[in-house]
Amino acid sequence: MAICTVYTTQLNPTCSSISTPSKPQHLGFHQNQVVFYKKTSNYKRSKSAARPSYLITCAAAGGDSQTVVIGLAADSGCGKSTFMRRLTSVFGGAAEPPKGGNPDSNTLISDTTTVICLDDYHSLDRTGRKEKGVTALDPRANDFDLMYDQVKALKDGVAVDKPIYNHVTGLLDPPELIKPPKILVIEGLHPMYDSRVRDLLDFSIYLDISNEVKFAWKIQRDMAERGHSLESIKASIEARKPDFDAYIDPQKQYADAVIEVLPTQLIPDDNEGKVLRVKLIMKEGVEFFSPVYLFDEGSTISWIPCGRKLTCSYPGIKFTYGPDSYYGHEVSVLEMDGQFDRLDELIYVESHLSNISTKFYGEVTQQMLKHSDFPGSNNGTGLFQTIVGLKIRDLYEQITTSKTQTPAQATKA
Ligand SMILES: Nc1ncnc2c1ncn2[C@@H]1O[C@H](COP(=O)(O)OP(=O)(O)OP(=O)(O)O)[C@@H](O)[C@H]1O
Ligand SMILES: O=C(CO)[C@H](O)[C@H](O)COP(=O)(O)O
Repeated sequence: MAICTVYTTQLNPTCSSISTPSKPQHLGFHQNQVVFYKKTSNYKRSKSAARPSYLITCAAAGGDSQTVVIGLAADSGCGKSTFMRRLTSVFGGAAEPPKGGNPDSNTLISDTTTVICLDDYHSLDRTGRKEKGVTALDPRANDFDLMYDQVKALKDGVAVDKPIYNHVTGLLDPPELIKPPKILVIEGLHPMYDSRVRDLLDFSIYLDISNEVKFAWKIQRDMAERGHSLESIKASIEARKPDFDAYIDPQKQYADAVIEVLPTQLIPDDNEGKVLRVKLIMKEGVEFFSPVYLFDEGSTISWIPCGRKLTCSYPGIKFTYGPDSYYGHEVSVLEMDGQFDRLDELIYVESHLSNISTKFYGEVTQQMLKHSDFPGSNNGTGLFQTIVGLKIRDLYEQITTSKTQTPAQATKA
């Protein structure tokens, strides 16, 4: 059980650090937490103060520590599931749907992470959307009050009964119990749309897939794997576009990291969409997150790694790195255009990247080799998703360490 201690002059605490309670003098409840109040020695020394200080110890009703919340936004079919598989792999252990639950659950649980899909907060089912003439991307088809309440509760260590949107039937199924995990990932169309939900995020990512590439991926999946016709895929993309532009795309301005996927510039007038130019746009000044850099932090670099140490067939590989501005924010941008021929040689590229938050030399390469069958493993999508996964692990470790420190230790750090 998590024991948090705060020093405050008000009986309205927010837990901030961890310690063991001793002889609590009052006991109460606050925001679903058991709360122990104990007057501090500070109180004894300053009896004359208008308001006494309290040492307040809160035992979270749910998990062992406060949940770190990550938001992942993207349109449907833009690689969220693939990214989630890479992320959960970084923490080890397989991610599976809740045991014994609804077989159509959208949730994935591993030892460290719980990934919930925000489609579960659709307030209108498929028929309801059709009747009202709204798409699932329209905020009117989603319950942001419930989304906020439940993400907040989980962040505070309290389990929730989350609804399930059933993609097979298009109906809203009975809810499933979600317990507070160490890391909660909320993935879907709108993790950064509602400012209340946005404020709960410890880190946010937006997968920005250009229209050309999105189209190529949709064709690949929906035609090859789901038997849809080319016309129906085009029609579905067109029908979603106005709401995508209005409600989904603007969220990228709030993201701490954006993975932008564009057609290559290495092949003039390429229209095959197989070779990709991928940018990792990283906001500066985000707490517990230091952007990755190539060779020299803050410089502008262009690097063609092909040669003796990296095998490249046509059209080759080009990296660029440098500072930029994105929606008025200072950012660092790392870009990779082209694709790898041999993943085992990726170590050469990895050894020239800094701040990648690996725990040992070659960890990025190891992760990429482990999942070489995932889409995007031979290009910047897989590379940057893997690196962002490692950065999230690092962020999580920093947040939990900072919470276990006393206020004095935290100030020193
Ligand atoms: N990096 C990539 N490179 C090439 N193709 C990709 C990549 N990522 C995803 N795809 C293609 O897009 C499809 C959808 O990927 P994924 O299931 O990860 O997306 P999603 O956002 O979770 O989709 P949905 O929300 O519809 O379930 C994959 O089957 C694959 O065809
Ligand atoms: O944009 C989407 C997010 O995945 C889906 O289209 C939305 O959730 C509706 O699902 P379905 O098409 O299964 O009714």
